[in-house]
This record gives sequence, structure tokens and C-alpha cells, in this order.
Amino acid sequence: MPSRRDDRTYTAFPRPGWPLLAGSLGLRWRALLRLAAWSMVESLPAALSGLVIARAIDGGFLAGDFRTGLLWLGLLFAVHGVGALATRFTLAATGSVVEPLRDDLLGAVVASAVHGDGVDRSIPDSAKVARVTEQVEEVRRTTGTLLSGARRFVFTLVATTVGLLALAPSVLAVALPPVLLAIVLFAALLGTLVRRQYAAVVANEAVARSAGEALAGSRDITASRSWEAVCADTAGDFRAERAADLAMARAVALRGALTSFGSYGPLLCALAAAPLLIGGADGLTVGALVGAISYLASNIEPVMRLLTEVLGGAGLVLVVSLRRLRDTCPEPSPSRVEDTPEAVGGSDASVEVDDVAFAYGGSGRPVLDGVRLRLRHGDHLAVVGPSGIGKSTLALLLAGLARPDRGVVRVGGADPADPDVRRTDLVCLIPQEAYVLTGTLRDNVGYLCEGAPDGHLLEALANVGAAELAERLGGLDAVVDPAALSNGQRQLVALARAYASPAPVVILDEATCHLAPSDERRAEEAFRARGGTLVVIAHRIDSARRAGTILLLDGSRPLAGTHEELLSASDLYTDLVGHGEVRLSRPVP
Ligand SMILES: Nc1ncnc2c1ncn2[C@@H]1O[C@H](COP(=O)(O)OP(=O)(O)OP(=O)(O)O)[C@@H](O)[C@H]1O
Repeated sequence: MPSRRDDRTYTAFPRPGWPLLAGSLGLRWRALLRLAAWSMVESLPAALSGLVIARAIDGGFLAGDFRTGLLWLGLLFAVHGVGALATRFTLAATGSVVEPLRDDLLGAVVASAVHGDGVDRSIPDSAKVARVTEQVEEVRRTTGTLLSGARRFVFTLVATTVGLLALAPSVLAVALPPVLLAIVLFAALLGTLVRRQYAAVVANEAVARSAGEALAGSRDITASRSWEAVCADTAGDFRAERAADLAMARAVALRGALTSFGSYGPLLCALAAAPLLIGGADGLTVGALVGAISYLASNIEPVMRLLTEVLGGAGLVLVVSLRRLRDTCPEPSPSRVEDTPEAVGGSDASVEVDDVAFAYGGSGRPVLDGVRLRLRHGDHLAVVGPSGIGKSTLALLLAGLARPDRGVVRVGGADPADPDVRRTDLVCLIPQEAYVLTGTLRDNVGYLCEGAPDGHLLEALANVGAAELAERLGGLDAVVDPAALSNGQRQLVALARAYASPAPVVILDEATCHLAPSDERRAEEAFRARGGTLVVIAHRIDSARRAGTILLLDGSRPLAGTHEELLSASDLYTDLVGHGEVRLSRPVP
């Protein structure tokens, strides 16, 4: 079967949604690892700041040793410098994860638009394209925000916990419960937030749709003085949008309250417990308390805001945009593969010629003009017409050896003249002047089916009526001298080569003209029994009559039909039949 260099199919794109997002991110796992590594470096200040501050106070400033205190603060400054450098690299790594996502999403959206079930390809829906493009952009942007928010949340929280554990476990014990409670409550609220945001988006789209329709019909509405009725109709959509927005606003207000609780709760708890903790069982020093407070003030507060506002906000938009994309993009249909390269040269090989015109270079007058033809796998067609009318030219076009100036030629769904298509796997043309190579009989018969077993080649020779010739020549190993063969013998060798080839379409361009009528019949019947599509440029009436369909080229309007149909429809055909030869030697009228 023919092959193409690009074997990617559109159906390889999954539908836009979480699996696509996860697959796209999964493909960039190296960049994700890089991102994690740089995030760890970036969170060093979060892990060390409290510890360093405690040392600066206890071992430096409170002990009256300013130099030591300043040295510790200098170290803190250097650690922040390293963290800032790491931030630069995290941005680059985030870009290399998120940017390809846009291509993947657009690929999925376009595949869905082209191959989706129920897509009406005759009506370009530019509004939908714009909306979908906007949603793709939204998904890409929010994925970036989410990724960078999520990694800062996780790494900063872990770094802070580790730092607090090392510096003041008693403060950690007091501060951790409000943090965990805020996270649990936020997780419980998330479902409501998603539902309300989705409802708000849908209500917003409904308003845009109904208002757009009203504006588009404004002339008619004004002419019929029906503005009041239209306003009454659209008012329902506006009310639904207002209700959805209010419900969303209430959920967002609750989210704000949770943010404040998670941000300041740990700090307040630590400050309230401070008098008990200082000098307590684990000997909390003033420096350690200040260091612990700095952890809570400079790390926990931003981390909780990240969770509820950035992750909650961007995550919400991402979930809703992905769901909207999935809902608005129909499922690519796995059965609709006719446009994919896989379908090219499929087993159901057929011939399609659509409104083809062709002129040899230089001569302005077309040899063929307006030729249409459609053959199914297994069809047998004879092409007849006066000499010079263009029968061989049609054969060349079908075999991909010439390109039409206008119209389309497809064999097995592919353009046979496409250099990316393996033409010999698609179609085999045997011209009148049979071509025999200097080489063994095996080389000659197996030329188009390299590596085929001898049995296959011998069977081909026998079926086209060349078994006796093969025996006389000395079998498959015999070296053939083309000059020593008669025209008929050369045609038998060429016929066996075509028979043995894997091409599902065989074109015999007067390829049996030097054979006796009985041998011609035998060869043609062998090709019919071989399967596939057979096109015979016929020169004898019997040869044409054997075909299921006859195409008569007459220079003006090609006609196709059975022998009887053409007899009653065309004087030219009757004329050809009267001569016994369907190729008249008189010139084209
Ligand atoms: N390579 C070529 N360059 C220019 N003109 C050509 C070329 N080959 C064929 N022609 C012209 O194109 C026309 C159609 O030729 P074609 O061989 O297709 O006709 P045909 O019907 O097969 O004829 P025949 O039955 O005699 O083989 C003829 O006028 C021929 O002279």
C-alpha cells in the first residue's frame, strides 16, 4: 500500500479537556523536573529566613555583637539573591511547559472542527472560532498562572514548615491547625465555586447570544415596532446572568473570608501563645520567636493568598474554560478518515476523475476537456474512441505520469502524480509498446513486487497465458534478450509483470494488441479474476464488450454506458463497432 512521509492523523488529537492537558504536560516532564529543581532553589530564602534572623538576634544583636548580627543578615541577603536568580530560571521552565500547550489545544480544536461529528462544513462559524480561540488562550494563560502559583504554594509551604520545625516546633504546633483548617474549608468550597463560575459563563454567553440576535435584527424589529416584545424576551437572559453573578460574588466573598482566616489566623495564634512559649519547655528564645513570626508573616500569609486567590481564581477559570472547550468542540469521529493520509490507497481502491482538462505543453487546444469518471474497486472499464482522441493521455493521467491542467484525478483516494505517493503500489500501466528489461525472467516479472516468491511469479505467467513462453525461455532464471522476443511475447511478459504487482488498479493501454483475440480474452479475464480495478484502452470491439462500462471519448462530450446503451446513444460508437475496431484510424474530428 502507498505510504506518505507524514503519517500523522487528525484523529490522533484527543478532544480538548483534562486528558489533553495532562497528556500535554506529561510530554514535557523534563521541563517539569527542571521547574521543580529551580523551585527548590527559589524556596531557599523561605526555608532559611527565620533561622538566620533568630541567629542574628540571639547570637548577634541581643548578645551585643553587632558584627555577628550583621554577618547573619548579610547571609540572608545573599540567600535572597540566589532565590531571585532561581526565579529567573523558573520563568523560562514554565514557558517551555506552557507554550506548547497552546499548539496542542489548537490542534485538538481544529481537528474537532474539521472531523467533529455533526459539523456543518458549509457554514463558516467565525463567532465560534473567535470564542474557541479565546478559550484556548484563556486555558494557556491560566495554566501558566496555576502552575507557577501551585509550585510557589507547595515549595514555600514545605520550606516554611521545615524551617519552623527546625527553629520553633512549639510555634509550628500552634500555627499549623488554622492553616490546615483553611485549606480543608477551601477544598470544600471549590466545588461550589466551579459550579457557580460555570453558571456565570453560560449565562453570560446566553446574554451575548440573545443581545446579538436582537441587534442583528434591529431593522426588522424597528420596522415592526416590536422592541418591547424583544426586550421582554431577552430580559430573562439578563436576569439569569445577574442571579448567576450574584451567586458567584457570594462564593467569592466566602473565599475572601477564608483567605483572611488562613493568612492571619496562624500569626494571631502564635502571638497569643507567645507569652506561654517563651521560656517554655522547649526553651523558645526571643530571637527564635521573632524568626518564627517572620516565617508566618512573610511566608504563610502570601501562601494562603496564593491558594485562595491565585489557585482558586486561575484554577476556577481553567476548569471552566476547559469544560466549555470540551462542550463546544464535538468529538472527532474515528470513522471519518477519508481525509486522512491513512485512507490513501486503502484496500477499497477506486478511480475518480473529476472535470479534467489536459493539453500538451505548447498546443493551446486541450486533448481532454470535462472528463468525469468514477470507478469502484472491482470495476472493469473499456475506453474507446477514434485515434488521437486522447485515450492514452487519459491512461497517463490515471497512472500519475501527467498532471491535469484542471480538475482532479484520484486513484485509491490519492493523487497518483503526488511524488510523496508510491505510485507503483497504487496503479500499474502497461502501454502498447511493452517494455522488457535485459535480465532474467524473474527480474522482468518480479520488477514491481520485489521479493515475491517464485510461485507468485509463475502463477502470474500462467494466468496471463505465458506459461509456455516461460518454459521455452528456460524458466525464471533464464536471461531474456528483449530483441529476441516478438511483440506479442514482450506483451505477455509485461502483462505477467502487471498481474504480479500489488497495484489495485491496472491500466492496459492496448497492451494486448499483438496477441491473438483468444489470447487477449484469456489475459483480460485473468485480470478480471485477479481482483482490483481494470481499465482497458480497447482496440477490438470484443475487448470493449467484455467490460462492464465503456467510456467513449469523442472529442466533445465523453459518453459512458454499456455496449447496448452506447449503440443506441452514439453514432460514432455504432460507426466504431461497424469497423470491428473501436479505435478508428481516422483523425479526430
Ligand atoms: N507527447 C506529446 N506531445 C504533444 N502532443 C501529443 C503527445 N502525445 C500525444 N499527443 C497528441 O495528443 C493527442 C491525443 O493523443 P493520444 O495518444 O492520447 O490519443 P489516442 O486516443 O490514445 O490515440 P491512439 O488510439 O492512436 O493511440 C493526439 O493529437 C496526439 O498527437
